[in-house]
Amino acid sequence: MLEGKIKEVLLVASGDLRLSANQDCWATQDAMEQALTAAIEKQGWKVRRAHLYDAVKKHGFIDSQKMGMEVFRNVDPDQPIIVAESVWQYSHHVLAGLTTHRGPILTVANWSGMWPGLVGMLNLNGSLTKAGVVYSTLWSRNFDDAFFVERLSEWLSTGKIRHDQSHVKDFDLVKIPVKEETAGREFAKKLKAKKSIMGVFDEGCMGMYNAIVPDDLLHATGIFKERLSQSALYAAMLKVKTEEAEAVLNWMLDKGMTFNWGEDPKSDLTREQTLEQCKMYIAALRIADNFGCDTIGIQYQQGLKDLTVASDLTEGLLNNTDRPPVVSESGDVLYAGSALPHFNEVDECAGLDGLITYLLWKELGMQGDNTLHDIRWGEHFQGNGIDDFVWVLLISGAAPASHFINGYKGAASDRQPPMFFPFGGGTLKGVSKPGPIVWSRVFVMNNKLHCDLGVGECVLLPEEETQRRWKETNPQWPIMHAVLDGVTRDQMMARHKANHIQVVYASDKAKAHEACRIKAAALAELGIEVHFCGDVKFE
Ligand SMILES: C[C@H](O)[C@@H](O)[C@@H](O)C(=O)CO
Repeated sequence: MLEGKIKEVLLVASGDLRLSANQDCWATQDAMEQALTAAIEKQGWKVRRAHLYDAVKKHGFIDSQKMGMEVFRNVDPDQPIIVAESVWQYSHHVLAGLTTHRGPILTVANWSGMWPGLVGMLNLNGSLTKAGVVYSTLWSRNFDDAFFVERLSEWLSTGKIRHDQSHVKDFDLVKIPVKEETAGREFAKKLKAKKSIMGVFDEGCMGMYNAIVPDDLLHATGIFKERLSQSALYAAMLKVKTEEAEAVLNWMLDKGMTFNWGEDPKSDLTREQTLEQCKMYIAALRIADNFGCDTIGIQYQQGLKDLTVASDLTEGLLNNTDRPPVVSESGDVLYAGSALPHFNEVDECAGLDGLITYLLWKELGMQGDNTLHDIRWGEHFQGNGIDDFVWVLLISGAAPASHFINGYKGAASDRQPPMFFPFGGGTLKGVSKPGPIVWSRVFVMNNKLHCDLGVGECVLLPEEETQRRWKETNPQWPIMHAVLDGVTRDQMMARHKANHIQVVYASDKAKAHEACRIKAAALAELGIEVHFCGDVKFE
């Protein structure tokens, strides 16, 4: 691709904003970069890091937007560049530089569950897609497999990589039963006419540019943002009485949920931290009710993590139809008999999807408790009647207890890792129950809303395999063992435009296909460009 120029690729690594996370994850990143560099050198190219290891900070990541801009000011904008990721990273650290980079861009992640590097790369891919930046993407376990080596060579010689995307079919080109199309469109027309409010507690989490839906695109779906503040949430928590928090905690204990409490608040979850989370749950519902919100999202990290406990327990409870009752200051039960769909990490694409899914499932006679997960990692699994690629869908704190084997009885709250959350707070974790699912992802591309939709199966893995997968990732976080029907690992990685994926259960497989088709029609009616992915039956 660079006839007549030196065969040299620049390498940058975007990191977290949190020093503790960057330091803890540096060794893995360093090892990944060495393996990647060896693979590139084998093809006759040199690799040069565009920024160096910082001996004072003890890591070699770009750890702010400011630093990212400085790094990009000093690179040749026409040189090929690789963003190498093996950790969770903040996309805005490198987004500015990449938007004006003219040379070929390649994002690469290591196929490992250890740190959320694949998640970080998928977030960057979604952000670049939304920003209209052309890029290619690749992943590998050891950077020596044929899939990786061939595509790396394609990128080095042509500046792009073409992946197999034959699993994607546009909804516009497909015919579904008229009755279902009408059902979906009628549901959407009613929703759009009624209008809904999306409460956003501090927009934009951890540089996730892809997760912010431009207001005009959202308005076209009938949903309008109410911009709220995490400071107001904290202030409202201070007004909640301890007896009220105790009642929420006792409700969970009566349901049989486990709290893994310890003594040292620096490293253990304590009862006090859980009570603070219960106060946050009550405060969130009260604020949502005051503003008439139909769904809310708490940013949950920057700002909040420096002040109080993590919001995970709150989030998981909100997403569950069966949850502890909360009354307003005047004594009315809030959102009685219903979840208040919550979008983790204020991912507004997930918020839009989560609200529509919850309401549509209700209309279809199914329970619509849903959540996003990170696409964290995965491996082929053989045994227990399974011979498939099984994804590790894992989110950094909470999923609704109705998703877990044994519901609240199967749910536990573990302390969030101190490197991410210094003030602690517990998660709401469990192993998702086996059953048919519908998965989806709303994303922004070419300044339009799009949605990928598919069906799949949450499978039951042997206990030791679940434990192994948890050990390889984050055992504190809720896990779903998912098979995505008709979508290979590599098709998914090449296509998916976000770190998150939305999942909801269906009562049986036929109903999953039907609901997926109806949801597609509903989204299309809202002006969203829908794409079926994998084996979705059209009738
Ligand atoms: C705690 C971590 O920073 C997580 O927030 C991160 O891994 C994600 O879940 C990103 O979606």
